[in-house]
Amino acid sequence: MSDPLVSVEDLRVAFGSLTVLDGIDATVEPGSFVGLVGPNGAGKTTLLRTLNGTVSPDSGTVSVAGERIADLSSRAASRLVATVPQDTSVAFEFDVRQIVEMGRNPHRSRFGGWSRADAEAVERALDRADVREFVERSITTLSGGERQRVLLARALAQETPLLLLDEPTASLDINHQVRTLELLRSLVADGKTAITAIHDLNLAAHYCDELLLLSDGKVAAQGPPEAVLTERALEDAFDANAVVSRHPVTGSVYVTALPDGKPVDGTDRSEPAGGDSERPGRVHVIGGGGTAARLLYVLDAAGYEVTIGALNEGDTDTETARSIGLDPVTVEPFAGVDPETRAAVERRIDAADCVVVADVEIGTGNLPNLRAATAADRVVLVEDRPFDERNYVGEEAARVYESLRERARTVASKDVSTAVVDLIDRDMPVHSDGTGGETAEPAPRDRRPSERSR
Ligand SMILES: Nc1ncnc2c1ncn2[C@@H]1O[C@H](COP(=O)(O)OP(=O)(O)OP(=O)(O)O)[C@@H](O)[C@H]1O
Repeated sequence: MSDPLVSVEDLRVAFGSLTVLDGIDATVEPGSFVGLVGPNGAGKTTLLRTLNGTVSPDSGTVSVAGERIADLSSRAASRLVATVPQDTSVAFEFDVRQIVEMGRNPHRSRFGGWSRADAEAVERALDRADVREFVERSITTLSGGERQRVLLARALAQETPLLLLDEPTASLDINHQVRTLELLRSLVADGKTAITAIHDLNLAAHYCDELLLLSDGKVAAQGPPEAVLTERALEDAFDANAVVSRHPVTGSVYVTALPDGKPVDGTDRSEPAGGDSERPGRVHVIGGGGTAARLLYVLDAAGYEVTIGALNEGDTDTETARSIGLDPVTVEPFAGVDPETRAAVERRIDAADCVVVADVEIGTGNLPNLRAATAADRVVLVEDRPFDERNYVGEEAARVYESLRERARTVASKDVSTAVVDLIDRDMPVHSDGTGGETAEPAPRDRRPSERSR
């Protein structure tokens, strides 16, 4: 392994009687992207400011590229470390090009002129940070997010091995958040090392190689996102009741903070039967082909005990279910549902407080699942596509689905958790007239899909 680019040993920083960093030990490898996470006041900004030399340690050492930062002049430190601060307010009327050119100051001799390398570094930085369109404007006329990108360009022009960023996405819109983090990733791929304080744990988990969790001035954990962002660590550091799962689309670790009162109890969620009285209920999901991914995630995050199946082995929903710790009932692809599997599905449906049918293809593959669902008292059908555009494959499946539809609640996927809460809380089956309002009577059998209002 190469020598670490950053090495922090037994670092202690206090402001008067307030000890802000207390015995920090950490190393950062060259070419890595590290997210500094932790609650407000944990000491993230202070650690960044110690790394760039603007705050002096009370004890301990901070080295970058083998040099003790405290021993370097500020020009020498600025050739190693560039910083994008959290506060982007600039007091003077500089134009954007002048600000970015300031990034070259540590490289220019006091009496030397402007070299070709300086000019090229500025041009590259303007392009990479995507600020060329503002180049003639005064920094004071830019929005907070635009100013942040200009200060990133200044830091890039500085051409340092280490880049520090303090909440670089805080005032950016969603598009520029992603673009900034993608840019940082590409800089890291080119060999730069970046450390960023960041509050958005999900962006941090997705983009950073490693996270360093600070809590009460100490390192609570450092390592890959999945090792650092555990429910227990989030509870200890943030006092947050959070659920950690995998994002169904990106596969990254995904944190959902829950309101107080929902259990985060670490119980095994794979077992469909048996007591877990603290969970709000059991939900069985019928899906396939990725139609259930979001449902699984939402229902699991809401605390339900979720079962799913039968699904094909290798189906995206099978993968998603496993990634969040569920144990789907599965069959080999094209093997069909054998009696044993059917019985397993029926047991889960029997044990469920509610069955949710995702916006699935209505065909022979799902027929045994749909049939089993007809035994349930409370059924929610997810219909995001217009009913008459559904892909029916096989008369029998269509007939079973129609009969389910006559007694189920039909909702768009974004309304599923509300519907499930409603059904379970009401503790009675609810009939739908297909318009979202409930009726006591089943809808007439003879209405065609195209005639149903949605
Ligand atoms: N110059 C200073 N003088 C006195 N106290 C300070 C100073 N700078 C920071 N602090 C205190 O040190 C603690 C840590 O602050 P710091 O800004 O490092 O936290 P942070 O983790 O970056 O917080 P946030 O997430 O809110 O930005 C806070 O209690 C803060 O009030």
